[in-house]
Formats: sequence, C-alpha cells, structure tokens
Amino acid sequence: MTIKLLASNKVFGGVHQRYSHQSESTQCEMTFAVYMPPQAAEDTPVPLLYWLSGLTCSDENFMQKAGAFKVAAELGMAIVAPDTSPRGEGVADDPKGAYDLGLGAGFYVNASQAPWAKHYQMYSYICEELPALLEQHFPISQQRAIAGHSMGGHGALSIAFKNPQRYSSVSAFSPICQPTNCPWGQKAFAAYLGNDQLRWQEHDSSLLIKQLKPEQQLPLLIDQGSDDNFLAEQLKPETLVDAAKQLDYPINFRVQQGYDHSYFFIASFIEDHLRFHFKYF
Ligand SMILES: N[C@@H](CCC(=O)N[C@@H](CS)C(=O)NCC(=O)O)C(=O)O
Repeated sequence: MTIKLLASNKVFGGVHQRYSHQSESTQCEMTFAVYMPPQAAEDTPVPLLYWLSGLTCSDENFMQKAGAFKVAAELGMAIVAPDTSPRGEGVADDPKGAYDLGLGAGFYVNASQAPWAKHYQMYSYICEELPALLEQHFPISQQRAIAGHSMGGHGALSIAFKNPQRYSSVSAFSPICQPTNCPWGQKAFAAYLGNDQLRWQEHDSSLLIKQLKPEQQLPLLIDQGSDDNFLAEQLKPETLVDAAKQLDYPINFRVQQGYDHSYFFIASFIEDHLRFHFKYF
C-alpha cells in the first residue's frame, strides 16, 4: 500500500503531514493527516490517537483548530485525523447537497444500500485499512486510543465499544450518543443501512455500551458544552450516561458551562483528553 505526501510542516519539534492513498475499502482516493511527535524522529515507536471529526470536516479541521500539537509533542503521542467520508468523482452525495448526508458525513459505518455502498465503507476504513497502512509507514507502537467530536464522537464511541480489545481508552467531545433516535443519525442510517433498524442498533453507542462485559469497559471521558445548539435534539448524552450508571461503568462525563459545539470548545479541553489517553497507554 503506497501513500503520497501532500504537505509537511514542522510544528512543536514534530511534524504535521497530509497524505493521500488509494483505498481498497472506499474505492477512491482518501486523504489523512498525521502528527508525529519529535520522539518519533529516530524511528522510535510512539502511541497513536485516532481522531474522528464531525459533519462537514475533512482531515484538516482538527489539525488546524484543536491546538493539540504542543501537548502531543510533550507526551510523545502521534495523532491521525482521517477524512469523514469518501470523496471524488463518482462518489455519491446527497442530491440536495445537505451537509449531514454524503460527502463529509460518512458516519463511520459500512453502507449496504445503493448508491452509497460502493464507496461509503468508513467503518472498515477506520478499523482495518487505515491501521494497517499506518503501521506499515510510520513508527507507531501497538498502543492505540480513539477520540472524536459529534459525528466523530459517535464514531469513536461505537468503534471502541465494538472493538474494546483494540484501544486502551476512548474519549469524545459532544458525541451523538443515540444515533437511532436523533434526526442526524436516523437520516444517515436509513440511507446507508436501509430500513432494518436492527442494523442501525449495531452502531448505537447507547445500546452497544450495554453489551460490554465489565473487563471490556475502557476508560471513557466525555466533554459536553452546556450551550451546544445540538445538545437536546441530536446528541442526547443522557442516554449513554444513564446506561453507564445502570451498568456501574464509571465513565467521566463532564458538562462544561457556556461552551458550544465548535472547535473553540475542543481547543479548550483537548489537553485534558490527550493527558487522559496517555495515562492508559
Ligand atoms: N454546518 C452545520 C453544522 C456542522 C458542524 O457544526 N460541524 C461540526 C461537527 S458536527 C464541525 O466540526 N464543523 C467544522 C468546524 O467547525 O471546523 C450547521 O451549520 O448547522
């Protein structure tokens, strides 16, 4: 599997790079960004945080707006930010150009329905293809954590709950916690997965959390802004918090007063998330 370097910038002693490659899972050219900390310069393997972004994002939003490099450099932690959907000529998009379906809105599932199924295989891309590619090309250790924002928070939680053996910890900002019961999730799941709601449930964190055995309960941190416009209608963190309580799963759920849904919120608390993940590597 070959990758093509698109851009490279030294930052806080490490390097931020963008790459593209032909993807087998999504059948198109995919772009991702990595931050490799200074500790990786000598080919010393470093732990890796997967960051999954939200609706409308590409590999660039987190890298440009989150302000994560300084702490990642201090800790010696690599970060990868994949794109949020397949892209390019021939890749299906919402006919009306809606921001919450199609391009920029892959929802981290494998679509089974036309016209999406051909390219929208983001679950396989994030869980299998991208890890193999990164292990081949970068000095990363087997220590992995996963985090994300909004749709990417849904991605991080659902992927971690489905694959608890692969990650040492999981965290999210403003995650969509119950996609089977909110407009964003229902629209995307109906399009990508069809009308069988049993398929939807396979990607609903508020349900997946209940399937975890106590020994599979990863350390989990969630930050949610109290002034987030999407909180009540789309995000529904109480569904996850209630499920965790019933399971005696000690998740760390923090409501941050006055913060909204934006990267200003993420930038304010990303340091806590990086230090949280580092503790469990
Ligand atoms: N565009 C939508 C919302 C999209 C949105 O808020 N996207 C979030 C993730 S769900 C984001 O990170 N946007 C990119 C950015 O702020 O850089 C709207 O205006 O209602």
